[in-house]
Amino acid sequence: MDRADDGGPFDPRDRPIPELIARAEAVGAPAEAPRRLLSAILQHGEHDPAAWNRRFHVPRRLVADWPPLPRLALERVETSAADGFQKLLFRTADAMAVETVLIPLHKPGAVSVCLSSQVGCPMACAFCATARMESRRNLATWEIVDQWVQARDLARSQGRRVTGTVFMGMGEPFLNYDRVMRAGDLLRCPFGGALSAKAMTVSTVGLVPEIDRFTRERRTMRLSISLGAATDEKRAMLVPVASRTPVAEVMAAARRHAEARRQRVMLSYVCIDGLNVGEDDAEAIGRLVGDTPVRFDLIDVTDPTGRFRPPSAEALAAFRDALTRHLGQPVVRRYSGGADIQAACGTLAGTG
Ligand SMILES: C[S@@+](CC[C@H](N)C(=O)[O-])C[C@H]1O[C@@H](n2cnc3c(N)ncnc32)[C@H](O)[C@@H]1O
Ligand code: SF4
Repeated sequence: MDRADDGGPFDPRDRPIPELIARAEAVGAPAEAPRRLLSAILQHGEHDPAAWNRRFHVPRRLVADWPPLPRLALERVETSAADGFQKLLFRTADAMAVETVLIPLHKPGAVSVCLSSQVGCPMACAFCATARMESRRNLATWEIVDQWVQARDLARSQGRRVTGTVFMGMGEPFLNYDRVMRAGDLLRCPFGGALSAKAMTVSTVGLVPEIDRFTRERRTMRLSISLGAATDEKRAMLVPVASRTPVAEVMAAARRHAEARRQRVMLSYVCIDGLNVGEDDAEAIGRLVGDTPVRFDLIDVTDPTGRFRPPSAEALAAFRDALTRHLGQPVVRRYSGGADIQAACGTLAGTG
């Protein structure tokens, strides 16, 4: 699965920021050199070392002999006629498809970038098209960061501004933990993506050791845990690999996170007609969550194969009503757009 970090030339988008600083110190470059370099790459989209000295005064002795940084090849941009969501299809050097989505936000001109962390996904969730991709591997940090830079440049060319980023595209971010966190650090860095940590969310299907690691490391990105269902029986059917860990253990890790952060943990729940939106499901959710402070996000399933259908408006209203009684905590409907161009949650598969 894993072919990132393959020991090629030094790439500042691929290494922890302290490594770049140490490199600058080792060649006697001034303290601001790493900042200038990150700003040239991430803020100005300049990937050619020849221009770093000329345009951004990065000392030659820091970047001498570096080859131009590799980029993902942008093959296609599609725009949803329904809601303006945009999907970018990239091709990696080893011919893998990677998709990224630009999500229009309520604030005029503001967009969020939905990033992929893997090609394909081994978690095999029944309702997710990414799980059915044949090719699979972790993305390198630079491949994650370059999705962001290219999506940001597209948004800029349209007069829009990236104000948020979610790791909710292809793949399970916590199976590629180190690289996703490194990318998050670069996107948060004031000389890099300059995003606020509160405007970044990482979504996981519920890998307990990594949730605990994320909590222990006091990561400042927001965390969203995708439940699938509230009982082990239903999770075995819908999120089979994740269900190897009992849902009570996932919830216990969510509680530890909420307590350490002193804030609600986000739980997301894909709503599927006839499968997980009954009164009994709401009751199971209430029992599972108890008094752990959560925000419960409901997402309509999108399934171009037609196997899974979203609940009707009435069924969803009844489920929300049941959640009010059994859970009694904030319930939010998360809009998953771009269905007409296969840009909706769980439909990214490099094929649309
Ligand atoms: C594609 S996943 C990627 C992040 C991570 N692997 C996870 O599962 O949380 C992002 C979100 O999409 C949801 N999702 C997956 N397939 C979906 C589908 N067919 N319809 C609606 N949401 C879906 C997941 O439950 C998750 O909340
Ligand atoms: S929903 Fe998330 S964890 Fe499940 S297969 Fe899709 S990307 Fe992987």
